Amino acid sequence: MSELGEWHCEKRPFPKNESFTKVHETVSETGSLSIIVLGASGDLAKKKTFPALFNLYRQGFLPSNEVHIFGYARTKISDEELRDRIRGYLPKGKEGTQDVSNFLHLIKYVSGAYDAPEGFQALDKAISEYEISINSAEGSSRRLFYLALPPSVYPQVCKMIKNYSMNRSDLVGWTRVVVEKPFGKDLASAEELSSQIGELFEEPQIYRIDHYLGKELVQNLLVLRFANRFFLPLWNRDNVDNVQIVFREDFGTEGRGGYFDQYGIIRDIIQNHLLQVLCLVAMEKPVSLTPEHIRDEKVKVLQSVVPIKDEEVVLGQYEGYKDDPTVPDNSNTPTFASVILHIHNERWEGVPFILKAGKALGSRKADIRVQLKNVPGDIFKCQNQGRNEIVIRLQPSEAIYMKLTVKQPGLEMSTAQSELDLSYRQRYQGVVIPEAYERLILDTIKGDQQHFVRRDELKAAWEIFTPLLHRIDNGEVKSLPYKPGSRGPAEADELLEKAGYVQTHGYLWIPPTLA
Ligand SMILES: NC(=O)C1=CN([C@@H]2O[C@H](COP(=O)(O)OP(=O)(O)OC[C@H]3O[C@@H](n4cnc5c(N)ncnc54)[C@H](OP(=O)(O)O)[C@@H]3O)[C@@H](O)[C@H]2O)C=CC1
Ligand SMILES: O=C1O[C@H](COP(=O)(O)O)[C@@H](O)[C@H](O)[C@H]1O
Repeated sequence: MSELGEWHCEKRPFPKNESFTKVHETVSETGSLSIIVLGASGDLAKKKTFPALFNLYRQGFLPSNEVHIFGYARTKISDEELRDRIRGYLPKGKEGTQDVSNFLHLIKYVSGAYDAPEGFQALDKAISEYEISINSAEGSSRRLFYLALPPSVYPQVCKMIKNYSMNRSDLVGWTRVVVEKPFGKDLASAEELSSQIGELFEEPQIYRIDHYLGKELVQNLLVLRFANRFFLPLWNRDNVDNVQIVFREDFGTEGRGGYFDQYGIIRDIIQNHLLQVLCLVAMEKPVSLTPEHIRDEKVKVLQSVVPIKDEEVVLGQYEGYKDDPTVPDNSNTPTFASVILHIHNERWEGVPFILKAGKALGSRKADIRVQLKNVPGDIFKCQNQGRNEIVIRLQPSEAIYMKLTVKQPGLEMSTAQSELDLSYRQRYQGVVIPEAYERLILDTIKGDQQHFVRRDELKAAWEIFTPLLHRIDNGEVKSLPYKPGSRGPAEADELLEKAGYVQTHGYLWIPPTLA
């Protein structure tokens, strides 16, 4: 403590487990690497894909003597115009703007339709010219196609890639295809899409991205659960009363109303991002850390989820959502949903998993809250103050904290709610947490599918939500209105209480700030 009585946090070294790192490092490949962003004119490309590529470039993962980036879309623009669209979204570092312009010069743009052989032949020609220019040996090229496109065009685009633009040789190099969510609208459409793409590419070539799997604290879940003795005996129905996985955004659909109204919050967030998090929270320990062993366990959890009951669902739509001219006046599309899932297995029978997501709410955050049961034989009479909780704050202010009861410091023997707090900003000062897309694109280049969704996993995820989604689409389950900036419909809090969640009144976790 300083003389002023304030705490100072020393920067500490972080010893790493090198053997773990080595297991996961794939053999580094050389030769030309072409990254092709299809839908380069779009929102995702400029806000996420290109900035993620830029961050990888800046850290030396995309050396300019090996990597070239191609944008492809229908919009007729020049290389320079595409670069101008992207420029403003690239984070500026200490190095100034030089690395931004160096990066932008790696990007070339090809315009063409998504079903036009000529367009994909022109793309192939541009890629080949670059490959030849760096003397890449015949067939040693690596081609990564990132589909930043509406899923409706995936089949035709994959066909074009397969016929006209993929790496010709299977001997050296590869072709990989990254596809974005939402992958389908329900079980039948997702399966159809999977079959169409599956006829063109092998499963190891298909990377179904779910960017929540690239978030730091989501990636920490397996380590937290399976590398710590603390949690092993607690993580089950004997100790856990309920689990909440919550996503909140403090803004509405903002310019994406047309897309959003076709999908709704369950397809946009819950069926993919939150369900993936649930898998990692609930799965059994995998045999090893290989992608297939991990994904096998995730599939088992999904297959153990029992059908959703309408009385365990609350839907909401924020007031003003339908003011967007691209949203129909009679839309029932939920912008908020709270859904209780039950997992029928030995570990989780009877423990509700409450998945909640909403747009235009009072705050932006995502967390996992594991609430434990009451302490038996409460000699301190402190039960009403609150229950123990393990909270994993995914964003913002990444943290893991354990809410617990302590003696209130002082002369009296009274109890209070407090926390054991691992706040990343404080503990890992100076450490930059990578963006999810950055990490996942790097995984794709390395050929590591651990953090991508396998076909059977996707199928099992759609099986859970399809019946409910069809009832919503048919207007059988209605969305309740809620005020923008609120917590969502009051009925969602009532559902939470019915599920057994006990709120700790008067307790608020405040992320620590640095002096
Ligand atoms: N935006 C985001 O924050 C996120 C998006 N995603 C997913 O990423 C993908 C791309 O999203 P986003 O960039 O927002 O989408 P956009 O609506 O911006 O579309 C991307 C590009 O695709 C082309 N395009 C748009 N509509 C059509 C159409 N009907 N038929 C053919 N081409 C079309 C346009 O390019 P052009 O006309 O020049 O060919 C457009 O620039 C989607 O699957 C989305 O769900 C996932 C997570 C977050
Ligand atoms: O996939 C999507 O995610 C974003 C939220 O991502 P985050 O990393 O900022 O939490 C959401 O806004 C969008 O609707 C959805 O399609």
